[in-house]
Amino acid sequence: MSTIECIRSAAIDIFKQFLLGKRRARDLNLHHHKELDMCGIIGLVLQDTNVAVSPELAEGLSLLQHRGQDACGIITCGPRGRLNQVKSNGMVRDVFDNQAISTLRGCMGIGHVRYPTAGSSAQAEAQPFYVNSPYGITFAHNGNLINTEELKEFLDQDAHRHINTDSDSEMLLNIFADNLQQTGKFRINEEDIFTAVRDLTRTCKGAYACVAMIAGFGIVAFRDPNGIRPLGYGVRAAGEPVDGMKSPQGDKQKTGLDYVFASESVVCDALGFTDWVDVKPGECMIVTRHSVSRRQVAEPATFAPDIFEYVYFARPDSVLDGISVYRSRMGMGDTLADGVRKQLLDKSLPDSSSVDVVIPVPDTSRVAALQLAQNLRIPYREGFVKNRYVGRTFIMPGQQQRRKNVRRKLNAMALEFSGKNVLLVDDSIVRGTTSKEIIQMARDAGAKNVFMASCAPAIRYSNVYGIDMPNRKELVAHGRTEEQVAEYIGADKVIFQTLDGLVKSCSSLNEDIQHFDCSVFTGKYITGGVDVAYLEHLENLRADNVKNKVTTEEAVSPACSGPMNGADDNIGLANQRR
Ligand SMILES: O=P(O)(O)OC[C@H]1O[C@H](OP(=O)(O)OP(=O)(O)O)[C@H](O)[C@@H]1O
Ligand SMILES: NC(=O)CC[C@H](N)C(=O)O
Ligand SMILES: [Mg+2]
Repeated sequence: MSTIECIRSAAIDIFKQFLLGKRRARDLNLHHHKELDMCGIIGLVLQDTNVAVSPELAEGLSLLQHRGQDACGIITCGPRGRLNQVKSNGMVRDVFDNQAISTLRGCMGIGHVRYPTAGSSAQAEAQPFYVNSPYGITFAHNGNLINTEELKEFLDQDAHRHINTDSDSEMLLNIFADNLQQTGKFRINEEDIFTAVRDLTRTCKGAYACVAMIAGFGIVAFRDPNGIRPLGYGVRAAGEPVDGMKSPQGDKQKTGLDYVFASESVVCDALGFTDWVDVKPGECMIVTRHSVSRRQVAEPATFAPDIFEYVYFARPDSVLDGISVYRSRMGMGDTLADGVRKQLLDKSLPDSSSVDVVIPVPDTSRVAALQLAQNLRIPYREGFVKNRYVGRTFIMPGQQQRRKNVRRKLNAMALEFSGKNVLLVDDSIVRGTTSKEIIQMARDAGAKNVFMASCAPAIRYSNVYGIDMPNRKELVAHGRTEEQVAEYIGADKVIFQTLDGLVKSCSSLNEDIQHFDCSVFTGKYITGGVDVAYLEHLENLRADNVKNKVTTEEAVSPACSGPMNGADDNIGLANQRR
């Protein structure tokens, strides 16, 4: 068996596991629980027209599931440029069963996993989006735009384009489509696309990493001028078709390379692609089955990836913009160890204390916590056991749901807590939901003193670039000192990472990147254009109680694959049943 065949047959096996997982989840009645956050995008162009792209797209989306749990979708381009779409609220394994995958014909496609940062969780806002004119364009976006009011007015009054949802991504697609429309051409070429993306970077403000597919043409990938959200690509020698993955069209075997675009490099590794390269900030890349071209289209700007990708969002086995997420978290453990030494263990401090054990808050903080424990020569113990069927709680839509799920997710083992001075380590303290619950759990399990260390500095400002932290008032450290945060979450002391320490743990791994968007810690937004009035506007739009208006926990079951029975606002152009 060739390497390619091995990889493809492994992909099929993994899919079988998915389906098994799906049945198990249903048996356990757990399929209605939602997990992670952010959005993830993927695009795939295969050379061999006999091979269906959909199994690998679905597999790729499952590898990005930690970036978005509300909805997912795939659109493929099949024979004669015909587009096929499956998208729905729910987890990848629930939405993409064998039946769904078999309807997605074609050797080119894009996909998306969604965690909403604009609009609501409504099924109609699931991505990819599609516009028929011009040329048939589909679109998947990770990020968030900050000038949507302006864009809405332009699209309505000047471009005469109807926007059917509150999603900023639908606007972004329509700006791209309108730019292409301006060519007035029957058929476009690469030059027209570069110009359209260049113009888009001049009109759209905020964060955007995107893949677009133009029917019968190819895939276009681009990143905002500051490179806030990640995107890269890998290549693979085109392989032989494998039984069970054939699409019924075409029989020509092309030689050359398959291309995958993805938010994170883990997709490239796991699907058997190699030579991962990041799309540069402000760069646009076009891949067809016959050609590849790339160009810097935006005016030069400060390259400033969002540092929260390294703190929390990305998988540790991904390398983003040349920085290993795993190594950066090790670095965060090292620098945080210095802070713990100075603020807690130093014997000259009036309130110094000894620590018997370091315990991570699963999952994300594990890498840093182990490093910190080794550095301080304190035993590291897994005091909390995680229920593997409950995912990330941070991005769940309501505070009540988030709180309930911390208890469902983590269980304290009394033997690691009883009578001990415990140092808990988490990657971040955002709303304080997790810390408050687990500190109480540690005390209930008999801990003497409970200290809390955070790999990120105190988060006091909104995120406007694709992480759903729009409301300063929801942030536990907003308007509170460190002592007040400790009091609120019930810790004997809380130790935050310094901003310098955090930046150093990332920048030391790639000397080409010396700036990061750290706005949630500093209130300084890399794109500009974010002022108090804008933040207040955003807070009104995105407050928990407002965004749940159409997505109450009863109306929208988080990882549920079934239809939604929510308010009328939920009913859009989405298919209501699968
Ligand atoms: O202060 P909070 O508002 O609770 O947010 C911070 C917590 O949320 C995240 O965990 P999550 O459960 O989402 O994911 P994980 O399993 O990857 O750690 C993060 O790792 C922190 O533990
Ligand atoms: N987290 C994201 O990247 C969200 C993308 C887009 N703003 C949406 O709400 O669908
Ligand atoms: Mg966590």
